[in-house]
Amino acid sequence: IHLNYQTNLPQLLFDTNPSLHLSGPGAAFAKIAAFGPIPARLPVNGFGSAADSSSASGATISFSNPPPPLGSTVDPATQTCGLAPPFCTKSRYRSIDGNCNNQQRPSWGMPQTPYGRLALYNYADGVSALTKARSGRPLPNARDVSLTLFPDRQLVDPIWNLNTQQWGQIIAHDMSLTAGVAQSPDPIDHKDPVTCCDDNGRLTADVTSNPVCAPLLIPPHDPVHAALGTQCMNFVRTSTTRDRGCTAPQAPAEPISAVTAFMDLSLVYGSSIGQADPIRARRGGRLLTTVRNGREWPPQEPNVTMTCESAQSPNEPCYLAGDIRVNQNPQLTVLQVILMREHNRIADTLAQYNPHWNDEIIFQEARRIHIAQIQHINYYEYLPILLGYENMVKNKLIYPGAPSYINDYNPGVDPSILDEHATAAFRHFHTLIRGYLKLVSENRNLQAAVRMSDWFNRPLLLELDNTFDSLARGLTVQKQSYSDQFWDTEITQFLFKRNNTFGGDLRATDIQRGRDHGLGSYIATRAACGLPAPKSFNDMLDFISQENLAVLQSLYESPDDVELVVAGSLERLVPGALAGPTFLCILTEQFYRTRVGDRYFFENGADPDTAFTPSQLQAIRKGSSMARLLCDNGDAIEAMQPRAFELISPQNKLVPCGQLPAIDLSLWQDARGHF
Ligand code: HEM
Ligand SMILES: [Ca+2]
Repeated sequence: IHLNYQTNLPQLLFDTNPSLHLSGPGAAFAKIAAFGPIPARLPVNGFGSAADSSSASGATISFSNPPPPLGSTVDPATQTCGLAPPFCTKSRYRSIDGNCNNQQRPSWGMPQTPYGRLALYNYADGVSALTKARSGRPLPNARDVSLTLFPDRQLVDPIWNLNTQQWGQIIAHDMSLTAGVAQSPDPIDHKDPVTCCDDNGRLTADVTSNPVCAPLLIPPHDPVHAALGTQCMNFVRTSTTRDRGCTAPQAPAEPISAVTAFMDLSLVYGSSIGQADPIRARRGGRLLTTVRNGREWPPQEPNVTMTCESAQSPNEPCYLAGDIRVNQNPQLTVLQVILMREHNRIADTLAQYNPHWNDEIIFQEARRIHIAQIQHINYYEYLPILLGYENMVKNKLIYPGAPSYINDYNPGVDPSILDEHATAAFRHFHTLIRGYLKLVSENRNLQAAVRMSDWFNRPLLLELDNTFDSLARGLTVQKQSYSDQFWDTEITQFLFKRNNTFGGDLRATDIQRGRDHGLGSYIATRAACGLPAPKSFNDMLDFISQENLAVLQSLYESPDDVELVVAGSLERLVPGALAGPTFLCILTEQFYRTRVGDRYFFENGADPDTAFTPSQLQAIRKGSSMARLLCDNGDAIEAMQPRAFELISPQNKLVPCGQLPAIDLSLWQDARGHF
């Protein structure tokens, strides 16, 4: 498959707008800026060691973010804030919880550690209270901001299909999860469910007594909720280092993420041994499955009432996987099932080639290959759509055409997920969501469409008739929504509505989450990115339209109060990317860190014990694609377009699955001799 993004994305980020150079005073970007003028491609011989490859491009790797001192409280029993093992042993395989990926900083990237930060904390009291306006008055009502600035207009993307949207959620779930927050319909992460606002939209006693409550209040003119008498929508604050007793009294609370930060398919394998164990088959290196109608499905979640809306029958499927959000919406679940099946497909093939391998070796080798494939798809096929191909090349996020290893692992780079990324920039892609999901036949005819809000947390849909394949094909045929300020009402009026007429508002939740985490303001974040920092509302016209600016000005007292989550989503897109300059800066920084901060990144060949052989690496690059993944793991998908994030077109025609390049797993035959 030749992935030629230049055809689709003709404009080059840094060529078209020099003012977007990530070279300002923002310390966070010193290391990217330090690379100076960047050639479109690295010299092909330059991939020896980290030092070699940087000198080959005339760059110096600078450790602009020196590691903070170790010493956060570590409590294995209660999982506080940074559960680092006392020492690291050498392992060919990633640990399940990411410990010792960084051998000097063993807890980096682990679950239950804080999000990273670009800009300073912006809590109202400097320590933990939700952000307020500079004046001390409240910020505009989050639901009101959602209603005013993010209405529903069905503008669709001319190139990218719904799979692009949906795969984004897979990546999001691999990277972060707000700790201690219920993921619907009931609190999962908490032993005691916290309900700040009940099912009928009434404030509960917890609101005043429980400090984790910060419910969204319904404004009086709310077009749907005012008439219904709804007072609120539930919102529970994210657990922080302060809640868990690992922050000095005057230090700001750091919100915690509950999954591994690494791009390591933690959503498939779990982020802890406790999550990983129950989903392993302990046979043939496989993940546990349940067979129904001759197909393999994930095992049943033991705690159905906490996880699914199986109101109709307790026997309804409710899946258990590496991530608690697996059942959230049908298309997410389709991709989770595809990924589970892909592991077993690799495991079964490896077992055939290597009858002498035991369960553990097959499992770990299959996991390792699977993660490599997904990293390849994410960096070379998927992320260029969002971040822009040239932008990625220039900032050394990808090395197209590299003949062999790319040894850019940098132990000084913290792989934690930036809060600006998880809570603002990557959530912007909620804008890509379509409220109705198409079911499509093998000859690509529309069979039916379902409303997303009828199927939140009810994976039963996948197992009805041949819906699984129809949903998967729908992903590749339906257009995704355009990356703009228009949000589908299925997620702004009907989120997790259950048996009610209306439900929650994801946009309002995103805005409130930004305040909960004390995110730096829009202006502060632009400054941290090295972008020009507006001094007035009018200065924001460089990235935001006059029309939107007028609304911002009517909502916020001062330009300094304007929020990152809100204004970032209003910026004009950078040509060739699906985000504006500020979010693009954050996304680029994050995916750079996710790459060079991962010792096990699939292209790293510095350590022969953990590296793929050059021919294996080549096989991964050649044979891993979204199209293959769908072909190999659907129930009976026979044909797919080669570029499966792109709509079918004369340049991207359906082809029989057998014509798509596949990974040659025979290269792993007897490979144990090399371990
Ligand atoms: C398909 C339907 C989707 C639904 C129903 C959905 C729903 C949600 C919900 C309920 C949250 C937690 C909100 C909170 O309490 O703060 C969330 C968080 C998030 N979502 Fe989505 N989402 C969807 C798709 C996506 C997509 C397509 C992306 C990105 C491409 C994405 C990225 C994120 C991120 C980064 C977070 C924060 C993760 C964390 O750190 O906890 N989501 N989403
Ligand atoms: Ca992960």
